[in-house]
This record gives sequence, structure tokens and C-alpha cells, in this order.
Amino acid sequence: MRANIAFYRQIEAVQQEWFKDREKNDWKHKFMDGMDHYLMNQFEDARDSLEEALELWYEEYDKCRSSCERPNNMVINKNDLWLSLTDRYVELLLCRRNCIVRMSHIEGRFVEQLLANMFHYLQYVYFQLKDYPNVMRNAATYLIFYPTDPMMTQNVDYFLTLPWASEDMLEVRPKAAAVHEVMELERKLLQDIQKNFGDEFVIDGLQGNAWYQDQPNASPPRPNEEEEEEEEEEDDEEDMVEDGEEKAEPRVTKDVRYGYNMPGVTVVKGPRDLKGPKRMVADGIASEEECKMLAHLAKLGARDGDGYKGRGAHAHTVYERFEGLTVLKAVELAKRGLVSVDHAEMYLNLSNKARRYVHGYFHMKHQLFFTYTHLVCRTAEPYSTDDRTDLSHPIHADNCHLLADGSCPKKLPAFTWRDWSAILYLNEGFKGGEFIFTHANETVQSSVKPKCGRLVGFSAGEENLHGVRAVLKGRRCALAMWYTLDERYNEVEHYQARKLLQNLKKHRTKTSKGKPKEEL
Ligand SMILES: O=C(O)CCC(=O)C(=O)O
Ligand SMILES: [Fe+2]
Repeated sequence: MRANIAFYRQIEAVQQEWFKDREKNDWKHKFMDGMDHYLMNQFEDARDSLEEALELWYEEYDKCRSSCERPNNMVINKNDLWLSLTDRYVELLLCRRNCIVRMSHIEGRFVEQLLANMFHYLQYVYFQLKDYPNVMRNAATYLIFYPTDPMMTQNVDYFLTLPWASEDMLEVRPKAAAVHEVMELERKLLQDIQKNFGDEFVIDGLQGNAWYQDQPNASPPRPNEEEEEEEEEEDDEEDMVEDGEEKAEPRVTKDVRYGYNMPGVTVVKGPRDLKGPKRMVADGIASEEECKMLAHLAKLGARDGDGYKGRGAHAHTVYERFEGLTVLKAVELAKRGLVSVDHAEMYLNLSNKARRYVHGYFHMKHQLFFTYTHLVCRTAEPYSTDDRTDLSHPIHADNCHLLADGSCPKKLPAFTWRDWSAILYLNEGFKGGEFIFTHANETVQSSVKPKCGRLVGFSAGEENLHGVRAVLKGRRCALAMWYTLDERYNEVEHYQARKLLQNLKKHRTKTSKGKPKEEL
């Protein structure tokens, strides 16, 4: 497109003012303008742009919430009308709540606490402009979102020592207060629905999560990392004793130690073999038949580069075709009759089984949510050669941005909210394609050979740099999953996929009474 625009621009008859950036006046552009001015200490311009950005943000936010109201694929079952309606209502609430996350992206990147941050910037900008009533208003507004934020509470305490400031200037901006109030009400509603209907009705990722429990501070709780570290160390000590004493049967004791057994699943490699405390490999998560079903689903439904927007068929290397299928797309294909409902259901079930296993194995105390789920195949192109030196997937960490100097800042453009990762392999019989854990200089610490039903799980931080060796021949399919402890990043697609699937199955049962063979 850039090339096309350059071409059109140089045509004599074309006037330059015809080229209008139609997105220029959206909230993102205004916000970026505001940031530029702010960084250049142009505080009046920064104020104007940020205030405009804010107004545009509210407009867009309202549109986003309204778009959740559109009719969906719901099929009302007259035997359980109330349940069908509750289902729909929950979906609506989740969709609306998700608008905050959707409205926190700038240039495709997630900006944590974006709305609240606008008030943070504004209080500073107004302070520079000596517009004190607005300093206080914006500080107070920020605090409704993060009431215990140490920096802002300190600021306010400081302002209150100054002659111009008084408590009654701490007035919250009404539109922001309304957004916050509705967010809170919807949070409570979801919590009540779960509490009252939890037996018949499970809202994915809601149960047992403190983000949905009453709390004075709206920021989501994170597990106490130090506490976890300590536990990990204790575990490792135990591990060493076990391994030293009885080398023949460390696997069983490891299972018992972690207190997590799932029928048919065995741990084949633990932290010691893999050379890192938060790593594991287990076999038996999926049977041969299940692997075949998923690989078949990928064959029918996976699309070039899906999930890696704009990077096309060769998302990681020109020697391999990279195709993916998200969980909702799989169910939508089933709805259109392009894949079977059973195959789509298998996708959901196996991803859930893997998540439960990782959660149990690592003894997590908090709820683990899906944040992105992707069925992917990497296929060697016919021109791929055995002497390739590239990787199928370069060395990286899943939640930080690995730099050439080996550091890995947990900042954009990384997916910083990913806390755990797991990959369920679906086949063997291709050449190359081993999963590797490495040091920052890319020397290999340990490797895992994919095969059907094998799950590799690990924490998503810089402690687990990893990659995939080149797939030299054939096709390698896997179900890649990233999980988060932060409910705000809960993958809404998973919930939607499950609901759509339930409807498809209800519909199938209903129609099959009259016409037994009818398939959707
Ligand atoms: O497919 C694999 O084995 C690993 C893929 C991976 O690390 C990723 O997609 O982040
Ligand atoms: Fe990865």
C-alpha cells in the first residue's frame, strides 16, 4: 500500500490534499500526539491532545460496548430458557468488560492501564501549566482506578501541603467515574451469577479468582512471587535427594511430590532433565486418535500466518510454511459445516486438559486463564535443505523481549501478561523440529522431541528461553497455549467458542430427532 500511495502521489493530476489519513482524528492518534508533546515539554499542546484523546476514547468505548449487543449465534432451548438467557447475558457482560482491554491497544500493542494513565499524564501536564484545580481533579480520577497507587497518593499528599490545594478540589471526573462504576457493577454481577448458578453453570476462568472478589484496590492480584520462589527452592532440594537416592524411579515420586496425577499421563522430564526449575514434559495428554483429529482439523482449517498478523505464510522462516487456527475459528468452521463438531470440541477439550495439567503440575494457587490458543503447523517447503542453519522458531521468551545483549525486558512489544506456556504436540515423522531450551547465547540446555500427546510446559519469562529447530522435512503440528494469571487477559474467544459449540450440539440433538443423520 505504501508503494501504491507513493506511485499515486507522483501522478501530476493528483493533488496532495486528496490524501487524507482517515484515522488521524481517532483517540489513538490524539493520544500519541499528546505523548509526543508531553515528551517535548509542550504542555499546552499535550493538554489539548490528551483531552481530545479522552473524549474520543469515551465515544469509541461506548461503540465497543454497544457492539456487544448484536444478536449472536445463540439457540434458545425452551426447556432451559433461563439458562440460555443467563448464558447470553454472561457473554454480553464479558464482551463489554473486554472493551477496556480492546481499548488499551496503541499501534497493536497493549498499554497497561491506558485510561487511568491518561489521568496520570494529565495531572502532571496541568501541574506544569499551573492549572491547579485540574491537577487535583485528574489525580483524584486516577485514584478511583488505583486507590492505593503509591506514587499518586504521595503526589496528592504533597499537593495538599501546598497553599493552593484543598481537599474539596479532589473531585472525580464524571465520565471516568461512570466508566469505573459500570465496570465495578458488572464485575459484581458476574461474581453473583457465578455464586448463585455455579453448579449448573461455570463461567470460564471466573471461579476462585480474586479479581472477581470484593477488594478495595481494582488492580488484579498477582501471586506472591517470592512465596512461590521459596517453594520452588524447597521443591528442588527434595528433587535432589530423590534423584540421588533412587535414580530408577524419580518420575513416580515427582508426580507424588507435585501431588498431581491425571489418569494416563506420565511425567517424562522434570526440572532436572530440562535444566530449569519451572519446566516439565509429560506424555499421554492426547491419544493417537485425538492427535489425528486435531491434525486433521488443522489441515482443513489452518490458514497461512494466522495469529501472526501481517507476517503471512512464512511467519518465522522462508523455508517453512506456518499455518494456524484459533479456537473460535475452529468452532465457526464447524458451524459452517466445514469441519465436524466433534473435531472442534476435541480442540477445546484438549486445550483445557493441558491447562489443568500445567496448573496442577506446578501447584499454582491461583486460577490460570487461557490468554491465547493456537493450533499451528510448520511445514518444510520443498526447497528446504538439510544444511539450513536457521531455526523454525528463533530463540525467545514468551513474555519479554529478548535483546541482542541477552537481556529480556518485560515490556512492549512483548506479551507481558503471559505467565505460563504449554505446547501439546500432535505428531512425529517429520525431520528436525525439536523444541529446545537455551541459554541467552543460544547454546542448548535441553531438548524435547515432539510426538503425539507430549506436552511441554514452562513459565513464560526470561528464565525459559526457547526455540524450535528447523523442520527440514514434513509437517509438524502442535497446539500452542499461553496462559495468564491476570483475568483481564482471559481469552474471550475460548468462552465464545464453548458457548457456540454448546449451541451447535443442542441444535444437533434437536434436529437429529427428526432426521437422524443430519450433520451441521
Ligand atoms: O512449537 C513449539 O515447540 C514452540 C513454539 C513457541 O515457542 C512459540 O510459539 O512461542
Ligand atoms: Fe515460545
